[in-house]
Amino acid sequence: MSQGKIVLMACGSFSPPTFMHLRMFEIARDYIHSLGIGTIVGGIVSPVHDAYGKKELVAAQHRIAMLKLALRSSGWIKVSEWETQQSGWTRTKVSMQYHQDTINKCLSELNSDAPAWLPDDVLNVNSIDEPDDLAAKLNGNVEDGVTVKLLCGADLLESFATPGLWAEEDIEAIVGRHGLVVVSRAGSDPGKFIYESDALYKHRKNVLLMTNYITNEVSSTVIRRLLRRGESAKYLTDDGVLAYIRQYRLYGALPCVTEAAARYS
Ligand SMILES: Nc1ncnc2c1ncn2[C@@H]1O[C@H](COP(=O)(O)OP(=O)(O)OP(=O)(O)O)[C@@H](O)[C@H]1O
Ligand SMILES: NC(=O)c1ccc[n+]([C@@H]2O[C@H](COP(=O)(O)O)[C@@H](O)[C@H]2O)c1
Ligand SMILES: [Zn+2]
Repeated sequence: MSQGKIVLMACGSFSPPTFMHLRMFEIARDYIHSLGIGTIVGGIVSPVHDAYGKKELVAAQHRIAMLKLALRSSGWIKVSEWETQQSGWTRTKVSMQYHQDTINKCLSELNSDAPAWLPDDVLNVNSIDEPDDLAAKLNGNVEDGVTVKLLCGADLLESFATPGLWAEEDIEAIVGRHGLVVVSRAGSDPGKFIYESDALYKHRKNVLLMTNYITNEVSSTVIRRLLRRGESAKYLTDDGVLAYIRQYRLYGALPCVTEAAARYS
């Protein structure tokens, strides 16, 4: 994996966000810094458009609001609303390229407006390079700018093999041009998966596999199930997210836990 300035981008439904979605970023940043193979200058969570149509995908406005609540305490991870603002679903490759191009444009044109999703430290990379020098280097050459890498769990990586889901050229661009940072997940064997895929094996230097030693199998599915049954989902996600879910009665949650529990008694 190349040295340089990296922004980690996680795509997905985040319906609702869990602590593990955010832990992925911390695990990846520590791992990359400890190996000395790059500098993480920011993280972006990019929730998918409503048109993705996955089961129990609540409206983007809610998923964005919940992500913002969950990320209140993060100094380096931001939510990008860009995908949700497009006219339909956006391929991940296109979204990664958009975010990378926008970041590098902001860096090379020092007066350009920074989008709200730009993590604060991204612009501080100028303190690493002389601004004029950086602007010259970035002129049409993203290699010298920030690289946006896809941060995902092993199940998302394994979805590359689902027939018709990902175009071959998209996998080639995501892995070849950007790079993947993959967090292990129970029931998956990402090393074997990479070995068995010609496209991934070819670019295996650009795929960083991380073992999550502090295993945490929380998922959005688990939280939705607990809420539907009127059980507690506390300590699996941010309290603000749970309060928001109850306020808007998302996922079949009722404002009060005991009221909802009566349904299953
Ligand atoms: N426990 C986990 N360990 C590792 N990666 C995870 C974990 N939970 C989610 N992810 C990763 O987070 C990203 C967003 O996934 P997604 O929105 O589907 O979350 P999810 O918790 O898997 O939700 P759902 O249960 O609805 O599928 C994906 O890259 C997924 O692999
Ligand atoms: N061809 C593609 O670019 C492609 C295909 C399938 C899923 N995805 C993305 O992967 C993510 C998957 O999210 P879920 O794991 O919640 O289904 C979404 O952000 C979606 O846009 C991209
Ligand atoms: Zn999932």
